[in-house]
Amino acid sequence: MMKRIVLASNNAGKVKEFNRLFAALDIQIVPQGELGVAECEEPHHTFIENALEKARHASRITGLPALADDSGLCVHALGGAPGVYSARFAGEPKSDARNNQKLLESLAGQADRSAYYYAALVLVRHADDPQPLISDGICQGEILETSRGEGGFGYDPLFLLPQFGKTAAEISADEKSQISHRGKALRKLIAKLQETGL
Ligand SMILES: O=c1nc[nH]c2c1ncn2[C@H]1C[C@H](O)[C@@H](COP(=O)(O)OP(=O)(O)OP(=O)(O)O)O1
Ligand SMILES: [Mg+2]
Repeated sequence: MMKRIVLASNNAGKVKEFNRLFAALDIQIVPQGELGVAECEEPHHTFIENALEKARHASRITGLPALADDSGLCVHALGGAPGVYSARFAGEPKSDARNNQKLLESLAGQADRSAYYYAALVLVRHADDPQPLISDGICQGEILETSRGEGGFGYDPLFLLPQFGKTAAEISADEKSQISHRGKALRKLIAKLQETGL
């Protein structure tokens, strides 16, 4: 029987990307929402701690191995902000539109628009797993002054990928998987998983 992992995320954009990344593997990923798991607190100041928190929470409730992604946008001119607070940059309730607006306002008149996406992934085999599998990835880009494209999610319409001359919302889902912080992190995690087993 195919192994199941709960994906400890309520973000539909992430769920789509993970489905694509896992398509070739012998593992079925089930979004936590389908198993009745609600969002948990993300109280920490580091991505890795929040990812561990989310993974343990989903695994504790479902009894399944759990994979979590804690990610964000780090802007050099903003001292690395919004960083771990990217989802809540413009306050609660979370809104990509208001976050993007706030990002543009924060960078008004700013010449240095360099930024990167960061993703921390944590996989626990059970809620008290003493050896969580951990990996991360980075994707470099620049923040535009106006949105472009309909794909992706979050900050993608403002995130220019210099190597494509397109935003992360303008490239295809396959292209994004190949170069994204999430894609890079997941490929590293899968290599570790193949060493240790699930
Ligand atoms: O590829 C990406 N393309 C665009 N934006 C992205 C990306 N990756 C992370 N981001 C942004 C979205 C959100 O503002 C924050 C993640 O926050 P983060 O708490 O990890 O996710 P979330 O609250 O949306 O879902 P959940 O915690 O249920 O997985 O960084
Ligand atoms: Mg979150």
